[in-house]
Amino acid sequence: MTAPWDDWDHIVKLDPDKSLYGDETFDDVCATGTDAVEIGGTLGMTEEKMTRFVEPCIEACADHGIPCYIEPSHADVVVHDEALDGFLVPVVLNAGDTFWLTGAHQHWVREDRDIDWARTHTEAYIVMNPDSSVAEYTEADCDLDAADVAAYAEVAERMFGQEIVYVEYSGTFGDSEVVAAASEALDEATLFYGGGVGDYDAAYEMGRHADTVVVGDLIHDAGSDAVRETVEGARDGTRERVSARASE
Ligand SMILES: CC(C)=CCC/C(C)=C/CC/C(C)=C/CC/C(C)=C/COP(=O)(O)OP(=O)(O)O
Ligand SMILES: O=P(O)(O)OC[C@@H](O)CO
Ligand SMILES: [Mg+2]
Repeated sequence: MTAPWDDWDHIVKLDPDKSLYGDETFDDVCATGTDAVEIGGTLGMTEEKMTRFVEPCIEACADHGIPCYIEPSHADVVVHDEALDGFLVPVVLNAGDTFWLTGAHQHWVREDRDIDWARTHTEAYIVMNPDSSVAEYTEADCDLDAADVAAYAEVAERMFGQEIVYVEYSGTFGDSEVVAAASEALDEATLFYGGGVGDYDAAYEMGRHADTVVVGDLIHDAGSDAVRETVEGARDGTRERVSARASE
């Protein structure tokens, strides 16, 4: 079966609690060559801020022929817009507070009668940076080594049928051995990596292990020229990974 993210090497994650860089536009964001845009963050998320980003972003994504997804941090920021490609809803496997594993989801499904399941997918997060907002918010246990992370990845795929596993180092560049271990543990699921990717080399390094490299802060802090380099890095890393596998 094919999934929309099968061919994504790179995602830009836009945080509606932040501004775009300088006088850049959503069109500039899409013109980086990224494969998809996700809109989400942990702190300061409101329906109003989400809507303010979603509408122009959908338009720019459509102009560039790339998909636009909301990644909600809670039920209130699920903005229903027919023109969205859908929702990538996190479940945090190593959350200390199980509300972020199933509780928030149960609450959402009970309250929201407009959920379009055909456009709603989950991402099985493994949160690794203890200093990130998401780690604090979910009380994540980040004291995990490569084998621990690989086991979580396998649980996600084999026991919970997750199609996306997300190794999340939000705000800091992660350990590529951990990402490699997660990759080796997966058979079918797509591996997302995110955190601290700031240049070509960082994107290349993680693109050699993860299927998809997610770049967040850089688009807000350094802008689209810097992000364009990470698109190149992720693409070249993917190429290297695919050719290494083919010669195994
Ligand atoms: C049930 C619904 C609709 C939602 C719940 C979804 C869950 C489990 C959310 C908890 C994890 C979370 C907050 C995910 C949001 C995406 C994410 C990890 C963004 C990264 O945020 P940070 O970079 O840590 O935060 P800031 O950029 O705000 O500092
Ligand atoms: O903001 P950065 O550190 O690039 O992380 C990207 C993404 O994984 C955050 O959810
Ligand atoms: Mg962030």
